[in-house]
Amino acid sequence: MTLLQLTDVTGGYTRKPVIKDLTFSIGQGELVGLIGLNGAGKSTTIKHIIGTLLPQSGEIRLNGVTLNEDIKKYRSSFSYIPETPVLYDELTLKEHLELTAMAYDIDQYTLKSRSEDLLKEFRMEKRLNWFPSHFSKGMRQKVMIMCAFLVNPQLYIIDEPFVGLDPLGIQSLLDQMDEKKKDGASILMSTHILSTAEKHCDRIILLHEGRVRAQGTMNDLRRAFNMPDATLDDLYIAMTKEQDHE
Ligand SMILES: Nc1ncnc2c1ncn2[C@@H]1O[C@H](COP(=O)(O)OP(=O)(O)OP(=O)(O)O)[C@@H](O)[C@H]1O
Repeated sequence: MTLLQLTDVTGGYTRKPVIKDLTFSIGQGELVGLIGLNGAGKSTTIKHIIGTLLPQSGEIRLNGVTLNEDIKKYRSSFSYIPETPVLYDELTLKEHLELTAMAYDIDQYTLKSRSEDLLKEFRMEKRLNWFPSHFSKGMRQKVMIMCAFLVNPQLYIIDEPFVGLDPLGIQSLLDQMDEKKKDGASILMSTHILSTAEKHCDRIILLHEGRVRAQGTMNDLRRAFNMPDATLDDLYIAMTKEQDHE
C-alpha cells in the first residue's frame, strides 16, 4: 500500500522552482533513498514533504490526505530527523524525550519502555540529565534520532542520517530502521553514503537538478543508465558526467 505519494510536485523558495515535476511514492515497509549531488534538491524535497514549504503545483499525499485536507492526520503520520540537530538548550536529554512524548500523546508507560530501549541502543543511558551544550555533535544527532523513534510513526524522514555518527551509532541507526521496517513503517532518507544506500535501500530515487533522473531498485537504475553491472557509485558518476556535458 502507498503511504506517501508525490505527484508532479514543483516547488522551491522563490518563484523560480528548485524541484520540478517530482513524482514518486513510498510504500508501507519500504526504505527509500534520496540520492543526488549537492544542490540537487534533496533537502528541498524533504521540506515540501514535511510541510515547511508548500508546492507551487502538484500534490503530496501522506496516509491518503494532503496537509490542507487534514493537518493533524498528516503531521502525526511522520517524524523527521533534520540534517542539523535542533535542540532546546535549556532542556536535558530526559526532558527532550518527555517533551516529544507530550507533543505526540505518548503515555508515561510507553515513554519509559521505548526510552529505555533507545537509550541503551544509542549508548546514552548515562547522559539523561545532560544539557545539549555538553553533547558532542554525534550525541546531538542521537537525541534527535531517539526523539523520532520514540514517536513510532508510519513514516520516518531522515536527512543525511550518518554524518557525525560513529560506526556504532550508524549500526544502531540501521538496526532501528530495520526493526521499524519489519513492523511495517516506511523510511525516506537522503544520503551521500552510496554504499550504505545501495546495501540497505529497497528503492532509490536519483535526483538531478531538481528532477527525478531515475528511480527504482538497483536493477531498475542499471537499466535506466544502460549499465548492467554498475554499482550505485558508478551510476552516480555517470549522472555527474551527464551534468558536465550540459
Ligand atoms: N533557504 C533557501 N533559500 C533559497 N534557496 C535555497 C535555500 N536552501 C536551498 N536553496 C537552493 O535550493 C537548491 C537545492 O538545495 P538543497 O538544499 O535542496 O540541495 P541538497 O540536494 O539537499 O544538497 P546537499 O547535498 O548539499 O545537502 C540549491 O540551488 C540551493 O541553493
